[in-house]
Amino acid sequence: MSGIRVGVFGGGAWGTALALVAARAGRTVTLWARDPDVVAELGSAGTNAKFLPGIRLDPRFGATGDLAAAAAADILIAAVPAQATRGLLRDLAAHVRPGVPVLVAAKGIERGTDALMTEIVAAELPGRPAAVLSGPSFADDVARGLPTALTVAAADGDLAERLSAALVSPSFRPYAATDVVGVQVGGALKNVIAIASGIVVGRGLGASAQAALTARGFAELGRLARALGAEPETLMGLSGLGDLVLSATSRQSRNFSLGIGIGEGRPVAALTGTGAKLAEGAFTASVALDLAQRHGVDLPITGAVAAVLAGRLSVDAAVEGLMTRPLRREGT
Ligand SMILES: NC(=O)C1=CN([C@@H]2O[C@H](COP(=O)(O)OP(=O)(O)OC[C@H]3O[C@@H](n4cnc5c(N)ncnc54)[C@H](OP(=O)(O)O)[C@@H]3O)[C@@H](O)[C@H]2O)C=CC1
Ligand SMILES: O=C(CO)COP(=O)(O)O
Repeated sequence: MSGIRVGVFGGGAWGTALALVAARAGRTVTLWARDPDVVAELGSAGTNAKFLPGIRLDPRFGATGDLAAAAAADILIAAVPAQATRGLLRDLAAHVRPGVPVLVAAKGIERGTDALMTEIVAAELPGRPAAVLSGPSFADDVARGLPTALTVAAADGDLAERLSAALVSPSFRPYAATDVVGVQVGGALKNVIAIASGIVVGRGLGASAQAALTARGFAELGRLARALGAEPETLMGLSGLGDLVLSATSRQSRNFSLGIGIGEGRPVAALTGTGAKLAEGAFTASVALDLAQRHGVDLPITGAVAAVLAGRLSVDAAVEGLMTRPLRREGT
């Protein structure tokens, strides 16, 4: 397996960390980044100061701005934001050989189409099998070689196992799965609930409220996933509960941090505008609501987050709205 070539696309925190993962697993790795400064720094200093400050990328791997060069590989990993994934895959289409698997590492749902990342692979790269990587894992922790366990899901279970075997190392433990819908909905929705949890913390509403919000958010995530055909057990795993626990409690999470800023009363536009850190939940909230409405699913927390982000609702009104909803039985 040592001859396996891996092309990683995305010069941000996650793309860089995943290139390191594949290199640690013994693969021959080329990372593509669109920013020539990132390519140059990776090649010369072996660092990515903008996205992984203070981390030396050891073992080293190749870096390029040439899409075709990175696409000449046996496994491709797409690690750009969810809303940029279709554009990347479209650009890659001319360069990817038939049958080469594409592992998408973004956590989100596409705006305008409500498409999951695997659906985008199928549309833009027909004949190349799609897989997704998700689960509790901060790029910084992964790059530092701290222990992490994630889910690799593909409709073809053998492919999920082959990809897991290609990436495993003593600090990176992938679990194979076939429920691509459940893994993707969990990974996308946990970001929205992390924003909500951050708002609770930033507003000073207390640890009890944060725990209640997280549990009800988890119920919400499960409702949407099941409506889309996911298996309930998937939500209990790394890509559902595991990632929700991480992202809804840790200030390392950009989504949780965005929520804290909103809860503290800082303007949403300043927290999400140009130069702000990526928080995928800010894109996912409204898409998830759209999907939920189409499938007859109620997502009150996601609805509140979407309304607060859009400036249609104040934090206090959102909290009051959630606390005064009609009483219902738990578990529904
Ligand atoms: N960071 C983490 O801990 C984890 C992140 N993820 C997921 O990975 C995805 C990427 O996140 P992350 O790497 O952290 O984000 P970053 O903000 O760290 O980096 C984003 C990268 O994507 C590049 N990019 C943005 N738009 C495009 C485009 N249209 N074409 C090509 N490249 C583009 C950026 O390039 P430029 O600098 O030129 O703008 C940058 O290199 C997200 O979906 C996130 O949820 C998943 C697990 C962990
Ligand atoms: O997905 C992640 C951890 O699993 C990263 O979370 P943030 O994007 O909120 O930083």
